[in-house]
Amino acid sequence: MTATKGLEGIVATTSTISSIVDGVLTYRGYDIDDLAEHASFEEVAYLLWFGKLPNEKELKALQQDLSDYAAIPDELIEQIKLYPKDTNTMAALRSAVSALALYDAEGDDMSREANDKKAIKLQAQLPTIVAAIARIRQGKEPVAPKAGVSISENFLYMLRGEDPDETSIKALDQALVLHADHELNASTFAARVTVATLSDIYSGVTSAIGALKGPLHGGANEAVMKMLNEVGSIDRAQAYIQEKLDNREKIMGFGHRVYKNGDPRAKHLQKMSRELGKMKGDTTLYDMSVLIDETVTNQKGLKPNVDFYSASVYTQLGIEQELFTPIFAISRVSGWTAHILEQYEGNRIIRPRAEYTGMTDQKYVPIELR
Ligand SMILES: CC(=O)SCCNC(=O)CCNC(=O)[C@H](O)C(C)(C)COP(=O)(O)OP(=O)(O)OC[C@H]1O[C@@H](n2cnc3c(N)ncnc32)[C@H](O)[C@@H]1OP(=O)(O)O
Ligand SMILES: O=C([O-])CC(=O)C(=O)O
Repeated sequence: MTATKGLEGIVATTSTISSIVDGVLTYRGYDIDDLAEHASFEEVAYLLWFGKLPNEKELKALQQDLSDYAAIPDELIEQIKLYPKDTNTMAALRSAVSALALYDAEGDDMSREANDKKAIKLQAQLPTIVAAIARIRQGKEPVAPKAGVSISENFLYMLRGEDPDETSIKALDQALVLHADHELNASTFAARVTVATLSDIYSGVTSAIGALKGPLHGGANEAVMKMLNEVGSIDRAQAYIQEKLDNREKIMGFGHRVYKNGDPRAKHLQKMSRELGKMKGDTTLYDMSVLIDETVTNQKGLKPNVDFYSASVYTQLGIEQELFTPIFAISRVSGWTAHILEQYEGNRIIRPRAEYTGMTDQKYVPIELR
């Protein structure tokens, strides 16, 4: 038995949800470029869960369900108020989603019908939780969700406490489409491993949030913003990157386990970042990002992944750095739950082997003789 570090290249399951073939990402057979251009996030979530794009009636019904389920229990809001104000927002989200299960009477109902409903509930409630965490951290009262608006609009409304502008809603919606699913990434794998024991959907999503938090995965978008702030000005960018590379440090937002010639999602976020900068009349953040991109590509041959340009997009939307990874979770919960439902359908416990490289032939020595 020989271990493959990081399970690189190991095919661990079959799936009909999303695929990456020759650098092309598809959700249920639809190219991400096509979806990013034309689909709303709600259409994409429906596609991931139910395997087809919704017709008008189906989309309306989903929007109604998402609206109906968006409020979170008062008890949960009271709990969030007790979290330390300076706690990591992903840690807060992980705790809150875990706690959410306590208030769902159908939490352990393993019927397909109940799990479909819980997938939609989780999708509806995550934005409300993230907005509540953000406002409570700022010493403000959470804003209740608004009925009859999209997830993007509702999230920005709950975050800001006022109606958002169309540009922000559209940009966020496209970002959510781009982040919705990604084959067997680490957090989705974590979700599938958890529910393959026939544990519940909340446990699966809680595991996934924990995995997404790390800077080698979803946490990279916050790390990118930290880097952009450290760089500070465009004239420092090249030297900053060079020093990091000389010290063999990783540049956040670059590289990918699967894409070796570039992440197809990055170009959409780059375009969005450029357009938002132009609209604001200040492209400093975008220009700095492009120079870093060119430097890393030239020096290391590494291309930006989905996390790189999303940092400047969210910042230009006025969103604080600590919310970047939670926003990733708001989108990815659609993919996580689709994978959880798929895992339940053809379940077998996921239990690989480890190649043992430790000591052998040890004999027990009584404690007084050690
Ligand atoms: C949504 C997402 O999860 S997208 C990924 C988000 N994560 C990041 O942006 C963090 C930075 N990137 C990385 O850490 C990695 O590229 C990962 C985690 C994405 C992929 O990891 P792996 O497939 O295991 O690649 P691995 O880390 O082995 O890299 C291969 C080589 O490229 C180098 N490398 C990879 N990424 C980077 C980077 N961002 N900066 C500098 N060097 C890098 C490694 O040091 C390694 O070099 P070596 O062979 O000389 O040791
Ligand atoms: O697939 C991966 O390893 C990471 C990634 O890009 C994602 O989850 O979107």
